[in-house]
Amino acid sequence: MTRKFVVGGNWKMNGDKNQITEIINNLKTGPLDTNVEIVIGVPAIYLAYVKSIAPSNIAIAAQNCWKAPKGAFTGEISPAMIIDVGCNWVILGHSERRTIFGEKDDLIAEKLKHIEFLLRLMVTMLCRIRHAQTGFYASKIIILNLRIKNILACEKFEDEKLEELLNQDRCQALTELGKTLQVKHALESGLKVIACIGETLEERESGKTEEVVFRQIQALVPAIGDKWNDVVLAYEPVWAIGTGKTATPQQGRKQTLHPGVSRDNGTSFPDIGDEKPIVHQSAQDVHAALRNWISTNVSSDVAAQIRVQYGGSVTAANARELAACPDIDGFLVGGASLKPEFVDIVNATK
Ligand SMILES: O=C[C@H](O)COP(=O)(O)O
Repeated sequence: MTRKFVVGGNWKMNGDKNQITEIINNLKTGPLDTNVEIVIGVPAIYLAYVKSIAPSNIAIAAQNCWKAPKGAFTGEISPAMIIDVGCNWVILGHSERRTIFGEKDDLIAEKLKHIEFLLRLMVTMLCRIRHAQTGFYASKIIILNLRIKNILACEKFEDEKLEELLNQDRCQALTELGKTLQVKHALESGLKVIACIGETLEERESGKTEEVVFRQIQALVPAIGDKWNDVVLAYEPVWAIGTGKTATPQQGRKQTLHPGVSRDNGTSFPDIGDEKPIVHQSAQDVHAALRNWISTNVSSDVAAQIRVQYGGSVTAANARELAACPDIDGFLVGGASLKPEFVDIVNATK
């Protein structure tokens, strides 16, 4: 199956009207490969302005949105508002939303205080039911379940999720749940979503890249439902964002790191004794692994059609080599999307 190459520019919190006009004029001059889909992620305050001056072959994305259509959520924007100003994409789950601002984690942490207590109570009751089989405890559990749904402000909170929360690290599970609810609501509202996933440096160095990205995508599966056509995945290793370091593009070129081997910054990897050496996967390897996971856990059709972008220090200098990898279907570009070289990145498959 041919997947249309899709290049996203994420301006993050950059630009003013003058700079934005200059960027758009540069894109208008192009020339841009007409076989490539282009989406630019714009600060919320400029969405309407960019929509009014951008050519029709460039789609506009918000960089985040809330998981409800309206209400008392000061400072937030909803999918309905994004659509109302003529834009039809949103970037969700970007690592900067969580790692720099801790926005979602704060929210989750606040909810967690209440939920931890309720979950503990629920576990105690479940244990007692196992021993006593009483209807009294069963009805209390239903009430607790409703209370947790209420705290999460989600009517559609599925009972299986509770099981998951009981079995997993709860903070992690709730953080993933927050992201899931955003994706679900955005898709239900009619937006297309660039859903970001990716491991931190610490996770990569402990050989956990696949474990982390599989967990992140697993959390998104129920939220996406049958709307895979409206989703683009962006694999963005956190350590590669804005650092000038990209994952090695080439297929099969895994980098095996043994104790004592120096990192690029001159420090050494820890002595891991008899443990297996850490294998650093290339961007292509991770993209292929994601596609394989989707084939096994969702369907082979979805795996064949889903577009997976690579993000993290993409520039005109490395875009061609990355674009040549069979499972890299586009880019999510930060810094370089503000520069004239973005045109060359869009044209990387030409
Ligand atoms: O959303 C884009 C990514 O965070 C990549 O940013 P970057 O190209 O500046 O590394």
